[in-house]
Amino acid sequence: MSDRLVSPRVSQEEEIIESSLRPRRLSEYIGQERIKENLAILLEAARRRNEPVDHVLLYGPPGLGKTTLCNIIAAEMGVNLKTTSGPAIEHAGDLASILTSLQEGEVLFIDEIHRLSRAVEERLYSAMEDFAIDVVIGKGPGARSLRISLPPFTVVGATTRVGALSAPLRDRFGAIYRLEYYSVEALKQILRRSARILRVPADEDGIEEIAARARGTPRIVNRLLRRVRDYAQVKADGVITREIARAALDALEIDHIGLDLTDRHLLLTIIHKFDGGPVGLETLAASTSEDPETIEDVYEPYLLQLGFIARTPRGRVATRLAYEHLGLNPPAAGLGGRSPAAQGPAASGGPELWTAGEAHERSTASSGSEGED
Ligand SMILES: Nc1ncnc2c1ncn2[C@@H]1O[C@H](COP(=O)(O)OP(=O)(O)OP(=O)(O)O)[C@@H](O)[C@H]1O
Repeated sequence: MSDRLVSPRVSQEEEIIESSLRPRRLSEYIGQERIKENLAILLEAARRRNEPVDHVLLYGPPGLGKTTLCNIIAAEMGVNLKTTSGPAIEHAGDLASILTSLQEGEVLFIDEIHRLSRAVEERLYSAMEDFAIDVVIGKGPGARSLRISLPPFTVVGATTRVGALSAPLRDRFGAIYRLEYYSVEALKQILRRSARILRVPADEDGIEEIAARARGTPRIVNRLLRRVRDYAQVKADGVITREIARAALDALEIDHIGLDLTDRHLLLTIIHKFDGGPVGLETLAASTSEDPETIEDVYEPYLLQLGFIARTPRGRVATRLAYEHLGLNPPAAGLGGRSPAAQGPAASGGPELWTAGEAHERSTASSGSEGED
């Protein structure tokens, strides 16, 4: 059950709720201050030049607001938005039909842009650069290529894995923004707004309790709000207080910093089965019956952010903070020679260690295959 709270999958029903909670304008978008500042300038400059906005790439873990920002870009420019995704554009022909249907200035949102095939990717970046696309007409020896000009448009790409994009595609984006996890304060603001829209009575302490356990993610904060609302309605008078929020989230086995059963299972597996690590992604996935992509895209970024795991060339290691959070004793210095907690980054002979920030950079800058496993 708690899996679903963290899951990047969004059901149709949830999509409807999400869309009712989506801020429509930049001024309503909470948090991500640096992106908002830069984006406001980008939009204003395009408006003054009377041109479409430059292509924008948004990257970061799921649920942080990439789709929302893309909607805002189109709304602020007063243009239509067309939405597609990497896996949906199978052939170059699919891309050609999407691009030739765009009107001047329109925004094309490509979610999971890292999942485009190479052939489609190549067509896309030349279209982004030249606003033209070559289509092949006919087959066999009689086939000929025809260049079709396109009206200027804007591509907004979203990805959880910026490192999986080819350099030429990445280079076609004039603006590249990395979305960060939200602070508890920002999540509280999002919660107040969502509670108001959904007409859920909640006091400040209740809001704070939920925000603290939402792993820095607006999608999760909104999911928790709905689960806690159910609990408050069934077990109490419907009002979300700290006590109710605590009881509801404890029942969902989400701890006070937002870790769920899967996070704890991953950490305990590294610690108990692999002596604290390093352990490769594939091995960890097999040992926990999780999908490697889910570990890498959904669970790991937050654990890295907390500094509970580190990525090394030889795999993932659990840090002292992880042991402490789980109420375990970190191994004594030198013991086993594997725990970063025991050794620290400067220790000789142990795995090369990166700070959580560096590890995150590397995780986002790599395609995910580090030669482990
Ligand atoms: N800055 C924000 N302020 C208020 N609500 C937000 C903000 N960012 C996201 N949300 C809410 O969180 C939910 C998820 O956001 P969104 O769909 O934009 O995430 P995403 O990054 O595109 O996720 P994914 O990549 O998994 O599709 C939306 O319902 C939206 O209402």
